Amino acid sequence: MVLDNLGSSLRGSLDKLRGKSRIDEDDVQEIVKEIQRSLLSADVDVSLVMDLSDSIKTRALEEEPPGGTSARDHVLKIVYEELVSLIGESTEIPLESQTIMLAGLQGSGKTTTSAKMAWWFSKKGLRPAVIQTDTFRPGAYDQAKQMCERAEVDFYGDPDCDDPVQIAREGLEATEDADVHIVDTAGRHALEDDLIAEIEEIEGVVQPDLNLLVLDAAIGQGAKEQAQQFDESIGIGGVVITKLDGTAKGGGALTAVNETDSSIAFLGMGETVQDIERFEPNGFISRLLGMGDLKQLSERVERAMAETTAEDEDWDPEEMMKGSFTLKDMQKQMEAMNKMGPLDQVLDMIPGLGGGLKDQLPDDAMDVTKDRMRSFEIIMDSMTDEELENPRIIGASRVQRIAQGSGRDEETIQELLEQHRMMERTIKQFQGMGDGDMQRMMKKMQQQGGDMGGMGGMGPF
Ligand SMILES: Nc1nc2c(ncn2[C@@H]2O[C@H](COP(=O)(O)OP(=O)(O)OP(=O)(O)O)[C@@H](O)[C@H]2O)c(=O)[nH]1
Repeated sequence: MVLDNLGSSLRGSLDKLRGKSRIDEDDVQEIVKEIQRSLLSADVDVSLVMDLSDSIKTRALEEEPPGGTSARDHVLKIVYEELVSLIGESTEIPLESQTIMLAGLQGSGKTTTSAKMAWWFSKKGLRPAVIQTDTFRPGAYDQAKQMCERAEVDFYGDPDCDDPVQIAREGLEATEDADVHIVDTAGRHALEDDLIAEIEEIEGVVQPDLNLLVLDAAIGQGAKEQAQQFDESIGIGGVVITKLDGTAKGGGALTAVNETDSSIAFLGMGETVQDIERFEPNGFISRLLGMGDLKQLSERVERAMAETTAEDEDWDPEEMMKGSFTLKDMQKQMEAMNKMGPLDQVLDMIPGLGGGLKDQLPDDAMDVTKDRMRSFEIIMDSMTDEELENPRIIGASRVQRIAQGSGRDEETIQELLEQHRMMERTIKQFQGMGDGDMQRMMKKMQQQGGDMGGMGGMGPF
């Protein structure tokens, strides 16, 4: 991901400032060099990098650290603020009726993004519809239709029509009950005149409130020209960066934002409809710097819990905090965890883990954890309701039966029961906690935030 190495390389330079009350020019020079190296290797435009490093240099040398702030925290705060201002505010997406058109080159992720955005709007309580006008790529219609079915949102397309303008017109009529119309357009290998002419014609019919340029995070400096041309023809109001779950650097997308004088609206983090995040500059930079993103994390937890409780009306997480913690509760918690998305993405959001501790985990740690969770799920599926509600009754003969039913060895079943007992003890401790204890615990978590020091005056950090 863009700036991916920035957190760890910066930490090294910042650690040298430990114990210092003043920062000299050499210190600042070293930090700025690290930032330049990271940004340039992430394909961020050179002039942008220079502007950013100049501001950091000037501010770090001229601004006095507020009382009680160490030199290290002061510089970190400046770096954080300047990065946030480079990336800019998130594109405004009002939660009301509107029409959004997606543009971009072939394979950038437009079709996927249209279904993901529709899913996102539906979770906000609106009724979205996707209109698929891509008549160029043969598979686009089926792909969009399937994804929209999965997202449970309205869809319009016409595989027998080869006129995108007609599809757009008919699509708007056919989906007039929807609040939000998301119009997907065709892509080409490169920006050709016929693509520009086509998209301008569709735009004339659709008259979108917002045009979003969809960019693959892997795009490098090519983003600049593309962004300019789309901006000149239809006007770009925001950018969606896709495939940020891969190894791509994404720096080109920052260049595009700067070039079109627009901002980032959404991030694509995977291939399924739920792998979309609204862009939040503060959280994004915090995560990149290894400071975690508590806001995104709590949103995901809330959503996953809400979905899990909606699926099983008999299960109430509130009860779990008040009464006994059963295996059924543990099973539901694991289901909710799975809904939060890939484990490594979730870990990135936890202060103290992203970029810091997580890097020190063995490479296979994540796979081992995933396999173990999967095994536990299979074992719990082989248990009776009575056993799930009252694990105490699981003796040797039941363990043997469950092992046979799940195809797992008895040792793994014992491990699961031990894990459950540990969680039960922890929950018991929570139950005795007052608000004050909770706040102390949160504070402790924040102090551990990414080994980045006290982070005084930086919002949640
Ligand atoms: N890993 C990952 N893959 C993605 C993401 N977004 C899209 N993809 C994949 O990228 C490929 C291209 O995505 P599409 O949505 O078909 O791209 P498009 O821009 O509509 O392509 P055209 O219709 O040919 O212009 C597909 O295989 C998607 O599954 C993402 O955020 N992460």
